[in-house]
Amino acid sequence: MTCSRIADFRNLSPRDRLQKLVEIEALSDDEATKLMSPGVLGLETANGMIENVIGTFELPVGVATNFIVNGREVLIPLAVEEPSVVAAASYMARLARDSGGFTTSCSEPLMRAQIQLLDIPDPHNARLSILANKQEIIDKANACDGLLNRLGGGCRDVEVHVFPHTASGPMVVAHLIVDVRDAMGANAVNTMAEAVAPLVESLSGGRACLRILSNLADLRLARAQVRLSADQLTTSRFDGKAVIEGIVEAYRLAAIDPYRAATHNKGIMNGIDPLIIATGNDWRAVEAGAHAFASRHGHYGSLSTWEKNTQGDLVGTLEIPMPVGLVGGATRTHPLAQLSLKLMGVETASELGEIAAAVGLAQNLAALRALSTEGIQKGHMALHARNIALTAGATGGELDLIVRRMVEEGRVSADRASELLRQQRGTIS
Ligand SMILES: CC(C)(COP(=O)([O-])OP(=O)([O-])OC[C@H]1O[C@@H](n2cnc3c(N)ncnc32)[C@H](O)[C@@H]1OP(=O)([O-])[O-])[C@@H](O)C(=O)NCCC(=O)NCCSC(=O)C[C@@](C)(O)CC(=O)[O-]
Ligand SMILES: NC(=O)C1=CN([C@@H]2O[C@H](COP(=O)(O)OP(=O)(O)OC[C@H]3O[C@@H](n4cnc5c(N)ncnc54)[C@H](OP(=O)(O)O)[C@@H]3O)[C@@H](O)[C@H]2O)C=CC1
Repeated sequence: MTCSRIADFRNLSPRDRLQKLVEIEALSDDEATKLMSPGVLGLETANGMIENVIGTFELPVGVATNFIVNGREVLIPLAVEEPSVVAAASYMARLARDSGGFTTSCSEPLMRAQIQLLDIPDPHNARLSILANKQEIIDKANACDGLLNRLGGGCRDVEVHVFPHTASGPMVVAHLIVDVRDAMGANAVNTMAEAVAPLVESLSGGRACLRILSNLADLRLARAQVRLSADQLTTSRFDGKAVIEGIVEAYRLAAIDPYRAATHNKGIMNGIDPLIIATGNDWRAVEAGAHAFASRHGHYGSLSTWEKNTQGDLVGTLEIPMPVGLVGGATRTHPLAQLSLKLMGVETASELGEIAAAVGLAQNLAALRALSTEGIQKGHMALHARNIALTAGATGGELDLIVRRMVEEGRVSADRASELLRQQRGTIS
């Protein structure tokens, strides 16, 4: 098992980092070469993926180190434009190692498809007529996708939701509950919904309109837990017990205030989206599901929880819809997507979803720790300074110099970077 704690990884050049990954057998030589090549997606593949292609758009891929998930060492590829995300996840994973890392689990990979039915004067009666014929609907849905059935998936159940009073009259919405195995499943369930709609329509006595999956994937949940003692959170500047209090207080605001919850959950998605992107998955679907799930109690709240247990340790949990796949969509077309899976040693979509939940929880912890102690700007802006110096036009040795000066002065801004660059180039005294 490759150890995810790699000494001095942060200080290596990108090439040397790849070399290190080859040395520890996390990647092969060929895979490292592929990662190093710009434009690896290629225009021809890109042109097959979407419409009216004129180019490709690259993002940096970093590796979050130090993760242990369910006792397994994992290196996590993150494709993201925002500085400090990879560092923050790696930092919290490093702290969590001493208490065993992250524990994860998940529900079955069940997705929902909805069939909207209108023009029904007796919606409650229609509901029972649909439910009475559940098996016929399930059989018809399963006739659509033989492969999914052979893989152990397929339509499992039918639910019917009634909205007696809408501006368009009573509405009945039939849900197909489908086990999509290792696919994200949107196309698979949409095909089923369209196939069974005429049957459901006739059973209800109404008219079918929409036939589409729901992105509120509340039956397909990934879960992560972590526990850290006060000692693990103690630094030369901060007492761990106070850090725990601060993190719990910060969480409590996110639990009750949607203005804070939106930012708190954005911090969670800072970890999750980059992994979703690095594996070629549909990040809009994951985002939509996450935020809808955060509103399930009638108000928008925190996706995670942070509590203190009887030993005084900090315990964090995250439960989040995770509609991700290893097949379908771009997961097999993008050459780097398969590489990401290889790096993590992931073999099922559920495993990928669980790792995503662990990174989301780590990222959330990093932000709450920073916010409730020194503030976010110190760590984040120190790393963002590089971006700012690049934008100002610094290159080569200028870059390190200007970053160092801005961080030392505590003045990280575009103006200051330009001023330092002019000074450096001798264009002002
Ligand atoms: C940024 C740190 C980690 C610095 O924190 P630090 O204390 O200066 O770090 P350190 O130099 O002591 O290093 C500690 C560990 O962090 C990692 N690390 C540290 N630096 C690097 C680096 N350059 N490259 C790679 N890894 C790095 C690395 O694992 C390292 O251990 P080591 O391996 O060296 O033994 C810390 O301040 C932090 O976690 N801050 C939070 C950053 C954050 O949350 N960023 C997200 C963007 S802000 C946002 O969008 C969300 C937000 C905040 O609004 C959400 C919310 O409000 O809830
Ligand atoms: N609202 C949304 O979120 C929407 C999203 N989408 C898009 O849909 C795409 C994902 O749909 P998805 O259905 O996953 O993609 P695909 O239809 O491409 O892949 C799923 C199919 O792959 C086959 N398959 C092969 N191996 C497996 C396996 N191990 N587990 C499960 N299925 C397997 C199955 O059968 P078979 O080969 O017989 O098909 C299955 O139906 C994404 O690109 C997403 O962006 C589309 C519409 C709406």
